[in-house]
Amino acid sequence: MTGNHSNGKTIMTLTGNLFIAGQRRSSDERFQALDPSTDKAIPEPGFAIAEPADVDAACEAAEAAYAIYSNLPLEKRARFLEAMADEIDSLGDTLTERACAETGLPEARLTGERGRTVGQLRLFAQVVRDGAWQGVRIDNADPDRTPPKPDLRLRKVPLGPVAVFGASNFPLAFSIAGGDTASALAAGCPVVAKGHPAHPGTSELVAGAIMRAAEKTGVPTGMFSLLNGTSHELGTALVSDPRIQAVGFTGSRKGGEALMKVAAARKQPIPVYAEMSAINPVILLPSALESRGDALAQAYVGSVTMGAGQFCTNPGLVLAMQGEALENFAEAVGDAIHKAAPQVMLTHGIRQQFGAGKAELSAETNVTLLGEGVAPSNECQSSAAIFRTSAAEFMKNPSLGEENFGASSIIVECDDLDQLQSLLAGLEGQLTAALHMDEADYGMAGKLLPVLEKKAGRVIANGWPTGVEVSHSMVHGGPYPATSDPKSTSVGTLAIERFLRPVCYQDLPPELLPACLAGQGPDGAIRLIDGVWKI
Ligand SMILES: NC(=O)C1=CN([C@@H]2O[C@H](COP(=O)(O)OP(=O)(O)OC[C@H]3O[C@@H](n4cnc5c(N)ncnc54)[C@H](O)[C@@H]3O)[C@@H](O)[C@H]2O)C=CC1
Ligand SMILES: O=C(O)CCC(=O)C(=O)O
Repeated sequence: MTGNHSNGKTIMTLTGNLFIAGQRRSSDERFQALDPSTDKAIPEPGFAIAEPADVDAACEAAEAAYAIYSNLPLEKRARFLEAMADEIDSLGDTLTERACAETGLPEARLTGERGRTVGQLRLFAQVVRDGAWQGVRIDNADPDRTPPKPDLRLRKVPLGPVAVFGASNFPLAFSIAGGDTASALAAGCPVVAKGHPAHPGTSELVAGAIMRAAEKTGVPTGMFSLLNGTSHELGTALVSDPRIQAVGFTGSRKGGEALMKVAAARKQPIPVYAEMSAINPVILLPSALESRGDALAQAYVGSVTMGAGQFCTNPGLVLAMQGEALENFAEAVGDAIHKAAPQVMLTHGIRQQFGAGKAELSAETNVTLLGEGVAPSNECQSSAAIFRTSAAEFMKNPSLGEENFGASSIIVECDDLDQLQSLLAGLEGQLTAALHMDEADYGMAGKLLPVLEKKAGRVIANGWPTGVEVSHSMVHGGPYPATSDPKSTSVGTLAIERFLRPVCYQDLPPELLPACLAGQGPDGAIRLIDGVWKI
């Protein structure tokens, strides 16, 4: 990729090359980016396919950079993250236009996603500066105690190089400079990114922005590499490399599980933070359903069809008690879904899988198709579908609880609260669970909360799961198979914890202690001294 500047914007020409520690690397074998709205190749360039030697070179550079990058002054690390944000902003329309062409997502969505991506990087810069992430704890020595108590000091250190898999459905916010990369770099870990083959040009533009930020802020270039390719062997080789110490992934359950197996089979197993599949139950409690069923129906269809339903937070399951209010709601949903425009999906494969999922649901006995969106005008589009069944059927047939990635959802009618509770208790782990309720529903909601918090990483009141806020208290995680690790989040500042581990220093002379542990810990950052939190 080459670049120059005009009116403060960076103009980029794609080369299709890999980025290994600041060097562009070509290859004889190349693949083309595809436009999902036509299934045709986007004209030149072809994109280089990483070979085993490239994986080796990227991991070697990451390991070498780790020693330097992890020990940089926090201010320098924070400035690097901010420079990344500035460079991505300065790509302007070049970035969003390329992402539109490669994903079929609308421009407004990608402009918003770019804002979310740079906002996320700037938020992590603040987190780095603040220093509380180091988790400093100091237990002062007590030589007079029997037995004598040693001086113990704890801080968290970065794990080492992290492999990040870019997600197809968020080409910016969950891809090359997305939440996994931002939190790993904030923690002090170099990143070797595996670009998603569905948006290689977008990945190259973002990787170029990261490289320019590194050059401007003087961080070692080995702390970031971008590998591209179309085979699973590339991802397997990356996760198998002994220098990689953790993995960040957003994608299919099948892909996430495959990488978990690779990581577990290594001589040194490593953590995999995979965000995989969820159907995100939404419960419509009786008073809310009665008082505002029509508005709920419109909002539900809006959430299901947003971005062609290609969100892991898509509301794939709606639960309500039988009765007239549910019938009215179902009718309004049927009306609204019939008007939903067909949409281009991210890839040919995702479109086919979605179509097959809809066909399977349609073929189920005791499941009815409540309504479908406007028929596609060409074979590259898909239409939304909403199904309906009973709680008894849903509980009998586990395939109804599986994610069908795309604008598809099922409404399930429950006989009573007991049946609703049993159904929820049988669900797999979820990213979210939502309750729509009026004050009159609070009693019932209170009874459901224990099962919801057991199943999901985020419990929502009177809202829809799509659209995750990037903030300090966000949890975008949940029990398996929503993610591979229920103790973590892939969005929000707590995501940094995934790439840190605690080290305790016992009786080390002050001259040898890391700066944040010398004296009584860093000023300004919260720390635990002899059991008391101090700032
Ligand atoms: N729940 C969610 O958030 C998402 C779910 N999906 C699901 O995944 C399906 C395919 O979409 P993709 O985005 O391509 O996801 P994917 O899981 O197939 O691929 C994601 C990344 O992992 C790599 N990968 C996949 N399987 C692998 C394996 N066995 N070994 C090594 N590397 C592997 C791919 O090359 C790619 O870089 C969709 O149809 C949908 O069902 C996709 C995106 C998000
Ligand atoms: O709904 C969102 O904003 C995030 C969704 C997400 O994480 C995903 O689809 O992978």
